[in-house]
Amino acid sequence: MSKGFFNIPDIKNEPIKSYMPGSPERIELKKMLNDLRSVELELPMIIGGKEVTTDHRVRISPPHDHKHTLGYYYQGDASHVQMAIDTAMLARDKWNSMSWHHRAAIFLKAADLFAGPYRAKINAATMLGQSKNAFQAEIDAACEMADFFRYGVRCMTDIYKMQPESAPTTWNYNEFRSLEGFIFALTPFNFTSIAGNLPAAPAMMGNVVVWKPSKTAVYSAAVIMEVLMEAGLPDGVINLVYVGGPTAADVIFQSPDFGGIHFTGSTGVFQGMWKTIGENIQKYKSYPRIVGETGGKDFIFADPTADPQAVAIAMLRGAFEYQGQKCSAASRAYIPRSIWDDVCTRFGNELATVKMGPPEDFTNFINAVIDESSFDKLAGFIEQAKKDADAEVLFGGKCDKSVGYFIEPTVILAKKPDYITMVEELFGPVLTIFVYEDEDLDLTLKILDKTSIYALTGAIFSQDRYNIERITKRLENAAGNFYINDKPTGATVGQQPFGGARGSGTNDKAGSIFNFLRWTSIRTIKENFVSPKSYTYPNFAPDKE
Ligand SMILES: NC(=O)c1ccc[n+]([C@@H]2O[C@H](COP(=O)([O-])OP(=O)(O)OC[C@H]3O[C@@H](n4cnc5c(N)ncnc54)[C@H](O)[C@@H]3O)[C@@H](O)[C@H]2O)c1
Ligand SMILES: N[C@@H](CCC=O)C(=O)O
Repeated sequence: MSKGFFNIPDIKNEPIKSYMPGSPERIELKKMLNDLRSVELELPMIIGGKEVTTDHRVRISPPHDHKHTLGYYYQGDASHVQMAIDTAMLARDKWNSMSWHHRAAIFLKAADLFAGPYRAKINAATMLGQSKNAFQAEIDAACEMADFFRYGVRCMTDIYKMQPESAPTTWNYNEFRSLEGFIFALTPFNFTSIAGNLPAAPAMMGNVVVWKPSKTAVYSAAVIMEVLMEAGLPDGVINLVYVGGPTAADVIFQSPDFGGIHFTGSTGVFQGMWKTIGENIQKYKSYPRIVGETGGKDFIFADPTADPQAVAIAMLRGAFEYQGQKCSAASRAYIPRSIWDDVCTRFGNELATVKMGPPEDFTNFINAVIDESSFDKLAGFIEQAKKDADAEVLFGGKCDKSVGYFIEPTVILAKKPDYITMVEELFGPVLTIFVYEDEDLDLTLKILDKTSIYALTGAIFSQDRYNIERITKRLENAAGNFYINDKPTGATVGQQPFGGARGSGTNDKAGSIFNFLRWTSIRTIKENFVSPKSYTYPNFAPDKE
């Protein structure tokens, strides 16, 4: 038990390293990339701190070089999911009873390992396994991961400080229990830090976890687990299984001990799971917590006063960093006719300088999309746009999967605002632009608000303060993360709590106290120091004659 009200260390965002030519971090990262490319790793599941292998090995290759083998992971089945649940439940009591500052110490140490000795390894694993360039890997796998863990500790302690008042002769307090069960962390491919945060946040609050990463991000998931174990995470607290999503869900949603799901991924998958949980609700000991951050159809809206260069750069970075595979990526833009030619010229000129290729070449801005099914889906939309009368492919449009899954940054001009690529989440380097007549600004805002089921991120560009105020109000429900004169990506832990509503999720704001509150079940305790000795009220005394 803690003996003292301990202060946590100062928490700050992890500084982003530059990886300039000749810098020590660049030399170390290049060496790590070479080292990892020259071996074939064997990646077992980790259940109860033990390595678990099976007869089914699955090959892992870089999306930008699919003939190369990075290694193999051992694919499990339903029995491994059950084993992970049983192991987690056995670990629960001891973990839940550990003093909070020892739990905090494990995650603070893990943050320092990611920011220090494991920085090159987690970045290189993300670059090779998920095809991210050095800058995108750095802001995600090293910096955002460390931020999630450090700010997580602050969220946990801020919650523990939330205590009620006490009337005379009594003492009331809130005890922040872990949930009575296990948490299912189901993680996406696109952010290594999200894959780390989804199991870590509930674990910090004293919960035990079954973690299933995306099959296309197993390579970096194994490094996350390695770091957590080196940081001293006890066996069984987080159990890492490599199984198909439906296989995991089938076992987990039948378990009476299922206590909650921490999900990030696509909207359809989330809605399907929510339905299953609802159908099974009577099986569970408690109402499961359902936290899910899902898809987006994120927008950029410019008014006639917008700075054309700022709009062009926001479209380029917002739509094409990490090949548009950020849930926050700009995928539709609304530009007024009066500035369109200027914006288009600047955008085209900038785009012409962008290089595409493998992330091992540090000069490449665009790398490959995650896998063949994503490539085929994106290529299909682009080919269709080339044929459709309602669309015109303005820039890019070439797709080539002979070496890796490369799709040129592609810009579609939509002739109507509900053209399919203005509506559906594509999750790739495709931006669709609709040019509106200046006098239709209000109508266009209405259309923007109603065009998609999502409300994740959005950015407006204007130099007119009245318009900024008016548009911000008009689009109040169109985005959970709203940007003024900035791109709609790159939310930073501790600065812009992240998440969206409508079809984009439960908006519990990853990395913030609002999210951490979902992983605790409060017991309020009242102690009376002077227990009443009689049941009577003072007003029972008779009136004086
Ligand atoms: N809102 C956010 O904060 C946020 C952040 C990152 C990604 N995303 C979203 O994630 C999506 C991209 O990631 P993805 O392709 O990994 O998502 P995905 O939904 O395909 O997969 C996410 C996880 O769910 C699992 N899964 C897939 N189908 C399943 C099923 N039927 N049952 C159970 N589990 C299943 C996957 O194996 C993976 O582990 C995009 O829609 C993107 O917008 C949202
Ligand atoms: N934090 C990231 C979102 C992650 C989603 O994929 C951003 O704001 O760009």
